[in-house]
Amino acid sequence: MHYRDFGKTGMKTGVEPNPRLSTVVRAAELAKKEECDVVIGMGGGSVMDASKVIAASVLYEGDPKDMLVRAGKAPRFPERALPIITVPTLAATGSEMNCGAVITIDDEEEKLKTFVMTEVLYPKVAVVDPELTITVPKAHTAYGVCDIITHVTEGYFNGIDVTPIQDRFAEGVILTVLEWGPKAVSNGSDLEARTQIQWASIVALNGWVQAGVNAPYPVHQIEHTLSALYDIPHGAGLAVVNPAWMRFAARFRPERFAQFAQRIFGISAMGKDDLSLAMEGIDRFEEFLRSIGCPTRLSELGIGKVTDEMLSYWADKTLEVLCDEEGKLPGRPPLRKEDIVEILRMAM
Ligand SMILES: NC(=O)c1ccc[n+]([C@@H]2O[C@H](COP(=O)([O-])OP(=O)(O)OC[C@H]3O[C@@H](n4cnc5c(N)ncnc54)[C@H](O)[C@@H]3O)[C@@H](O)[C@H]2O)c1
Repeated sequence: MHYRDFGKTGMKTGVEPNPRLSTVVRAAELAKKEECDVVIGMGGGSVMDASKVIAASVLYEGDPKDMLVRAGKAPRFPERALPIITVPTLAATGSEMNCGAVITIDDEEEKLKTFVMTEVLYPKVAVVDPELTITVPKAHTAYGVCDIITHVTEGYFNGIDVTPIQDRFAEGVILTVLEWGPKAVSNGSDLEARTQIQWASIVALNGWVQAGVNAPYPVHQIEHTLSALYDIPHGAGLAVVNPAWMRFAARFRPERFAQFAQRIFGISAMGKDDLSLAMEGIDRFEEFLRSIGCPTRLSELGIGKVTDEMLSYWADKTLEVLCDEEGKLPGRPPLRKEDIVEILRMAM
């Protein structure tokens, strides 16, 4: 068994948030040189995702960039990876128990935050101990809460029509996080609260809630552009994009959003049409995000004045990662460039 601590190599150490492909490639070269036979990702989603792609890159023939999804280029997913062990220290991504990894391409030609999702990236073992999350600062705890909720709202709103059991699983995750998330934010040492949101983060994205729902994740794709370009914490970006996307999408599927309003926030339907009920539910969701300290407007992300040119560029970058044959971002509804711009404008 070879063991190499990145910190003792004289190389720049660690995995940065919104992990870069260049970091992954450097680590994979080191792992090859040292003949490592297992990769342990101990940290937040950034570290775990990087570890998965390092484990795959070691055995990959060709440029690891080719395993990442980019519009118009069929990815060559890895078929092998070193065994991966995950040890999460932050409740958010569920990366510890799923086969996805989100990586930012940072070479001269491209700057894109994209992903790979394939079976060989499932960790062999996940060691989950909520005590490791006690030190997560308030803000990142809140961003994690938003990430967990968004993992299930994407499926809830973008999935196929009739999924009553999956709906209830998703609602169970959201209600649990609405109850325990604020406790973890207000008292980071509350181990019970840390435990509940840790488990919620795993259930939210280990494939269980998603089974059969067949949903794309448009809110994530739009947010990835923001975190790629401005290094924003992923959950903070989601808190800005998700309510805006919901307000846009509710017009196309109001009954679904009305169900969310009633079942999650207990809002009465008396005398209201589906769309006004839907909007009330989205307002309550946004209020919740604000109450735990998440930003909900682009102006709160520290990226300065947002111009029309920036909105247009962000929409283009989002579609560079993923689009269907009509050039739209998959989701319900599929989003044209103008729709993405409108959603981002609604988040201003
Ligand atoms: N693979 C997936 O399924 C999946 C799903 C959603 C998001 N993601 C990706 O994961 C990344 C975000 O991961 P994240 O939200 O877990 O945050 P993160 O890993 O980027 O960490 C955020 C910050 O918290 C710090 N941190 C982590 N654990 C800590 C602890 N115990 N105490 C104190 N500080 C701690 C980190 O050092 C970092 O500064 C993004 O790149 C996102 O796109 C992946």
